[in-house]
Amino acid sequence: MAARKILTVAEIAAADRRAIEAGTPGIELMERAGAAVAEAIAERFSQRSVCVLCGPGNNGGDGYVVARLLKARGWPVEVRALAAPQSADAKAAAARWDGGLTAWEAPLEARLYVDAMFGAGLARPLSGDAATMATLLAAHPESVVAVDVPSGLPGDSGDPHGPVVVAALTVTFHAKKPAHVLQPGHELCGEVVVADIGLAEAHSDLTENGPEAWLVRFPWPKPNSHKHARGRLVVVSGEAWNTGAARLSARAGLRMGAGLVTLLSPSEALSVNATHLEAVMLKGFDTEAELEQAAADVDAAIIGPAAGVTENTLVNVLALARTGAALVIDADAITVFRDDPEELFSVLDVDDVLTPHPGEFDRLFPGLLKESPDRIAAARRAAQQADAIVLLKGGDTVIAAPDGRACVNTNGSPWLATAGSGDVLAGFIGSLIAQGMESFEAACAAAWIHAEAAELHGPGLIAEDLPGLAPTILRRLYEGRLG
Ligand SMILES: NC(=O)C1=CN([C@@H]2O[C@H](COP(=O)(O)OP(=O)(O)OC[C@H]3O[C@@H](n4cnc5c(N)ncnc54)[C@H](O)[C@@H]3O)[C@@H](O)[C@H]2O)[C@H](O)CC1
Ligand SMILES: [K+]
Repeated sequence: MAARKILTVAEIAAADRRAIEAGTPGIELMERAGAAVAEAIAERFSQRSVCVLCGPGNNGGDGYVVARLLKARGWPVEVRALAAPQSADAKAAAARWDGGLTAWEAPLEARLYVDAMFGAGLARPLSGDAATMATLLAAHPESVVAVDVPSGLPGDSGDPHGPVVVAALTVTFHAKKPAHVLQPGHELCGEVVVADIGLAEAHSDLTENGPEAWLVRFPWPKPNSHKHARGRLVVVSGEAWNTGAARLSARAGLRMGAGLVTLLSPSEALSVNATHLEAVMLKGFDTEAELEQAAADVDAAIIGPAAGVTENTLVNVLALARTGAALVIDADAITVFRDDPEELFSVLDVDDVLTPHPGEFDRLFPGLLKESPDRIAAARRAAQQADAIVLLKGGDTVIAAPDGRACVNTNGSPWLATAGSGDVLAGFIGSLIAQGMESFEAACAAAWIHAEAAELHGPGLIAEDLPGLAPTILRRLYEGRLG
């Protein structure tokens, strides 16, 4: 299965134009789009009264097609026009609708509403009658189906700057747009169906996270694997009263399949760590030189979970960067570079991963999140600046690589909003990298598995549960790896 591409509004418009230039008339694309929406509705809802709300552009044009096709199936359909159709294709689609128009302001008495007011290319916030309608419909999202995007939602950012339709189902065409995967857009769309309308494949560096993107390269053990060949991972422990977070990472790393996981602990914290470890090994260090020595032959190293925002943490990151290990830099190991992010960036490589939440992101990349059009753009620029993989955490976690690849996680789980879940994520990432997975894909796979595990548990989840939930998700992936 191919990775699920996400196209920007400009990219989808270009794909549209290419199809038309190659000989498919625009009205034919509109017919296919409308047919896909009608089909998705008929698959999900029993026959009921429908009100189709048509805007003046091609989104409205799709709406006239939906109206005609549902009426042909015997559904009671009324159409309301926000304004007369403007484009040639929308005019043609409207001309094929023979059911007349209902006044825009008439009472809303239908059981299902098709929002075909505006598409993803919306240039300015909804106003006037469209805004009023969006507000009225927002009271009944369960009976709203959006064509392409809920009207009012800008396709590239997913961040409405005014009234917006809230839908139970959104049918979009050819590929998702950023608005379907970024919050709050993702939430406003309800279920998203991507309909094939016969456009040619378009290139995109942006994908929606899911096993299609990385499962074929997942590092399953081979029949002749032994623990030394299954990846060596180290995790740096915090000081004696701050050791749990690193142990969570280490346990997660072991669960995710690394053959050997060692906790590298300041000597004064050895005894507290020793009383809480079984399969995870333990080694002490007192100086940065000893840390460097301890990490000399490992594949991946994690530093940051409860490491402490101290000079020690800073020099420990620099020591690990002198080894050949790929680094996962999280939490305190990010914050400790807030006064001089360049000092960190200068030692990073493209196989290293930074895992900031928005606050930590802002410490390394001041202002970038605010001044970027969206989280994807921010993460991409950050990855280029740092010359490393950046995983920007959130309900819509974005993973970006310096070469421009970006991936948005859409299975995010609210149950992950609990202390220590990030430490587990770092452990999952480090483990997959240690097992030889390319760092960008390792971060994508880890983020997806992490969220699946959280959903599996649901209410009452604590971070300690997550490593133990991973095997169920891994088994599903393992059984699905061939098909
Ligand atoms: N391949 C595809 O994806 C296909 C998509 N189709 C549908 O076409 C629309 C996009 O159509 P477009 O005409 O470009 O945009 P809109 O319908 O959203 O309307 C644009 C129209 O409205 C004006 N406008 C924009 N914002 C506002 C506003 N806030 N207030 C008032 N007026 C506004 C703008 O100036 C234009 O005049 C896509 O979503 C699909 O549904 C094709 O039918 C098939 C192929
Ligand atoms: K719409």
